[in-house]
Amino acid sequence: MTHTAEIYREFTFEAAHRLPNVPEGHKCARLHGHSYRVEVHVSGPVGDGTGWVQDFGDLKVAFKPLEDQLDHHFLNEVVGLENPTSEVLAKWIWDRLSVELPNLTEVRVRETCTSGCIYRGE
Ligand SMILES: Nc1nc2c(c(=O)[nH]1)N=C([C@H](O)[C@H](O)COP(=O)(O)OP(=O)(O)OP(=O)(O)O)CN2
Ligand SMILES: [Zn+2]
Repeated sequence: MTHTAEIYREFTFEAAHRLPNVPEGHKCARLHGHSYRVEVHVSGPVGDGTGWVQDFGDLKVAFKPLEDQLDHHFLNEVVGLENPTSEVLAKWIWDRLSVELPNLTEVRVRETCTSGCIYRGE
C-alpha cells in the first residue's frame, strides 16, 4: 500500500545583511553576516516503482537560481529582501520555490546555530 513521506534537502550560503527597522541601538542595524542554512521540505506519496517522493536532485536544481541570488550577496540589495529578517527570507524562498516544487511543505531558515524561522506557506 502506498505511503506518504516528507523529504528535505539542506542548503547553505553566506551573506551579509543589516536590519533597517530595528529599534535604535539594536546590534542588527549594523552590517554583519551569517552562514545561512536553509532546509526545503517536500511531501507526497512514495512511488511504487521509484521508492521515493521526488528526486533529491530536483530540490537542488530548484534551489540553484535562488542560491545564485543569495550566496555572497548583500541581502538588502536583493529585490524583496530590503528588510532581510529570517521570516522575510523564508517567505521569499517559499514564493520562488513553490512554483518549481508544488508539493513544497516547509522552508526552514537558520540564521545562527540557535535562531531561525519555519515557514509553511500560510
Ligand atoms: N524574529 C527575528 N529576530 C531577529 C532576527 C530575525 O531575522 N528575526 N534577526 C536578527 C539578527 O539578524 C541577528 O544577527 C541574529 O539574532 P541573534 O540570534 O540575536 O544572534 P546572536 O548570535 O548574536 O545571538 P546572541 O545570543 O545574542 O549572541 C535579530 N533578531
Ligand atoms: Zn543577522
